[in-house]
Amino acid sequence: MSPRGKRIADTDGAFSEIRAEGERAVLRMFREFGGKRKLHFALGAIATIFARAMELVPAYVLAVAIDSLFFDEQAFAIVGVPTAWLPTEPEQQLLLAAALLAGAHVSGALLSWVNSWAWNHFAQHFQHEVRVETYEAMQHRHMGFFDNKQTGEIMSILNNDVNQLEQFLTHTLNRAIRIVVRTGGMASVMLIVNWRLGIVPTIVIPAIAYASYKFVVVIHPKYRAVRAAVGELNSRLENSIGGIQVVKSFTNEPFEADRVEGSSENYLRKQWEAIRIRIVFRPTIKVLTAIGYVATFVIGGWWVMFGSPHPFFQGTLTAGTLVMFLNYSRRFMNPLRDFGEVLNDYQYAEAAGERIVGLLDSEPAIADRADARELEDVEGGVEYRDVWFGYETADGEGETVLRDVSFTARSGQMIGLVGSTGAGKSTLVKLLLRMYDVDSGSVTIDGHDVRDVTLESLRASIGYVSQEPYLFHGTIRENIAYASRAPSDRDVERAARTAGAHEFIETFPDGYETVVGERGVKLSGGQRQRISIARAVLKDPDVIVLDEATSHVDNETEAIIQDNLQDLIEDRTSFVIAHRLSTVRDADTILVLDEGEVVERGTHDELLEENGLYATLWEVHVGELEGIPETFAERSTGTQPTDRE
Ligand SMILES: Nc1ncnc2c1ncn2[C@@H]1O[C@H](COP(=O)(O)OP(=O)(O)OP(=O)(O)O)[C@@H](O)[C@H]1O
Repeated sequence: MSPRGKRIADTDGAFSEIRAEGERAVLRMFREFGGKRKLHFALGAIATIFARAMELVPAYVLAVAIDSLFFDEQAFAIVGVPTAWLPTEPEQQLLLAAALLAGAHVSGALLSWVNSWAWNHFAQHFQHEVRVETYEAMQHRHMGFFDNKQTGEIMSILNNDVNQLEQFLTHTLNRAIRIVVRTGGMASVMLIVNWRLGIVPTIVIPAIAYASYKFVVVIHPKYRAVRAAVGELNSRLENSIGGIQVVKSFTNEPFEADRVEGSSENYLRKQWEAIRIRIVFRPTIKVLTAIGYVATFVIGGWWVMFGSPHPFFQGTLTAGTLVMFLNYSRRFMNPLRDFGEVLNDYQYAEAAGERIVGLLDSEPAIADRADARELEDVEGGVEYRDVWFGYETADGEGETVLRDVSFTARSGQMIGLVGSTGAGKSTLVKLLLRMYDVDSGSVTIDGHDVRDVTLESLRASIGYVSQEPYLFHGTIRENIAYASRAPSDRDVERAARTAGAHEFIETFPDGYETVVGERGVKLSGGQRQRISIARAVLKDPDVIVLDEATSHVDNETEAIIQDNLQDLIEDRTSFVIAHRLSTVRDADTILVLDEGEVVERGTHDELLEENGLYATLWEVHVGELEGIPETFAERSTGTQPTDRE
């Protein structure tokens, strides 16, 4: 339950931690993003008020025409217009009535156009600005936020929530004004003209409003279930289509089809439950409307034909007035029917606004300190001192991944990081880039704690080739050039040569203009890696981090890349993570990690002499050992040793 009391709309828990509370979110966003275009908004509001008011005119003119022109029961009179101004000839009176009818319809249409133009202009620009700013705020959040969210969830803020606000501004506000002006206007005219008869149709207004509100309360959980079912169905489809290669290789098409059918069936069931309620609502409102309408017809009809049906109904009632009442009482129910929807949409917009405001307001956990300084003239000396770290998890129960890690990399040195899978090698280098902050201890670069320098200058000085190279949809050239603002073709080619990529790029018919496909799917793993290395080379960083950067290329290509990279690595500090130990053989220091701890350190020769874990891994690597001994296997997998030869 919301702290603001009863909430009938979205209470999606996925982003509860960033939900802003306190001030009304929609109002706040309206002020922040709508301020610039408040004139458009005001114009739209005024236009819609007058457009709705124009809808009251035709029934009134019809009543006047019936009573004064067609049946001559009353003198020709129009509310608010002095009699002296009105024509006396019946033909002219008829023409005036026709002109009023035409005027009301034409000006109503014109005002509707002004309203749509002004509000759509307002809402579209509003949503554009909200989306762009929210995206900005989103991408500055720390990695832990992205680790604990699915891409779809994050996208839902940028798409669904922003659209929800736009919908609210264009449609819901219009509807709200329509309810107030049309229903209120019609009820007021009826009560002013003949309040005794006016009571008859208006008495059902509270009943309709209540039924409409009740409907929303009941349907809301059903719609929520539908949304959850849609989400599940989408995830299922996304997984099945995304993993189509695995599906095919395991000939699991029938299994996947069954799973999709299951999800689709669940969606159908949830949708049907909502439909069953929805299709009862409209007839209920129609019956309530009909009660008011028929009662007005019976009482008013009797009154016109035989005089007052009851002492309460005093005076006379003309046929024209009755026609106007019947016309109004039938039509003022439609906007009322929307009453519950308006409440519902408002609640949705509030929930969406709270998430957006929460994102815009929250300070990213990893951000520049107020007194952060630029990292300049980087020499590349790196020191980890007593570093402890564990990932933050969604439930806050993070396990320690790095334990008391200390080492120094002098400027220009190459540090090799080896160890079993999951030992914490990638995590260790991510702390240097400040993708995450240490729990305790410190990471310094040229003696400056990474938390004391600006993120931009820190990351600008480090070239990072991650374990899973990510290529953007676009050409090879665009992907390499991503490292730099506007590199020349020669620079791009030089970087590609250093990374051992130029040769294979040249074999493609489109060369550097080859489109790599989504995430680079049209390239092999090794080709993707080389483009990603070229990207880092082009950046010309002070410190370079290669996380399994050549794991997908063959030995020969790796040797060529290493040879090429020699120049790059020679005079800058580098961190090289590798399972293939020959990659780090020449490192100045090799750190052997095991379960987050540095268990051995030294040069290749020193470590061989030590005859510990590294020496064993090396023997396996060069083929002198067929398998890793039980003691090490047990340590690196966390399982009981099995019988081995
Ligand atoms: N984003 C994350 N959130 C939570 N836990 C993580 C995250 N990334 C890694 N881990 C966990 O941290 C531990 C260390 O992972 P890390 O990727 O640093 O290992 P690694 O030594 O680089 O392994 P590999 O050689 O397989 O790449 C693992 O237990 C892993 O499950």
